[in-house]
Amino acid sequence: MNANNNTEALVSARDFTLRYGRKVACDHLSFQIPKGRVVGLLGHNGAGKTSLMKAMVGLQGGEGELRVLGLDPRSQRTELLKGLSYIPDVAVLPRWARVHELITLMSGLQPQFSSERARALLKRTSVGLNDKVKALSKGMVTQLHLALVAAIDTRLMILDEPTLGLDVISRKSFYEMLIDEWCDGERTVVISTHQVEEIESLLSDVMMLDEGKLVLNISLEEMDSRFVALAHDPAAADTVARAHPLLRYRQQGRSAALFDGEPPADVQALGQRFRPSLVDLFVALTRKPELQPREA
Ligand SMILES: Nc1ncnc2c1ncn2[C@@H]1O[C@H](COP(=O)(O)OP(=O)(O)OP(=O)(O)O)[C@@H](O)[C@H]1O
Repeated sequence: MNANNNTEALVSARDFTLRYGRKVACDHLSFQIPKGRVVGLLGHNGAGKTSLMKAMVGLQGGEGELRVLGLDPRSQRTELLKGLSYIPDVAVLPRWARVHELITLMSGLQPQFSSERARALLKRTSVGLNDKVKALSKGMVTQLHLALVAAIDTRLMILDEPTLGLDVISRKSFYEMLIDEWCDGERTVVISTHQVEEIESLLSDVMMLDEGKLVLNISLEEMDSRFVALAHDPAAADTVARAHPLLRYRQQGRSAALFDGEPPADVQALGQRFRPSLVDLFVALTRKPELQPREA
């Protein structure tokens, strides 16, 4: 696979499995992530998100095929790290350092890093070049981290729960900076998060993991055309249930049901269609066990 070919997948996995002893963290995953996408990696605690991201950057091994930027992260990690940006869930910056010192440090470490770009990105934030990391709030540190990482000219960014612990305003400004300043239609970013509702409008694609298995890998456009939600009167509940919805729930005070595909016409006639949210779908596909998806 040629890493410079624009039509190639930036990440591709075939039958990729990652085990810690007997625990299977990534269970026979097969998928492709093309260029120019904003991919949300969703899953409950322990679903395997961090493990998959670590495998993508060569911090964990695994069996089966995994290629990132055309490279094998296990055996070509040094080369790979020149071409991707990664913020792990436990990312820390040295507390003693001043911001301008970090910029100098990054310039020395990363040939693709642009100091000018980092300074320009920081102008969007309230972080000053002379500030010490230890004097910054959690939200400011995260903005600084993103500015430093986004100043590296790569095609793939991997962010593991980047806004954990931030308030809603800080989360919003983090994602604004990411989308405005880094995503350009060519680059791809993969973001793991539990803030499903908040991130939905940013995403082009969603990958859902449940106990290590990929239960959904779909673009938001496909999601809209494939899944149908129906709001209905309580009296119609039994008829709706017989049509095997993925999930029955409440939506704005009304009974609702979520279907994979078009429900039968007689069921549709009992309610009003609406667009299911990503959260509804997430609950439907990952909750246990009484309302698991019906067999195909
Ligand atoms: N170093 C490790 N050794 C043993 N088991 C591990 C290790 N790291 C993760 N696991 C296990 O692998 C599974 C997947 O963990 P992982 O951290 O990838 O999930 P996650 O989706 O990122 O969870 P969270 O949302 O809580 O961060 C879990 O059952 C976890 O206990």
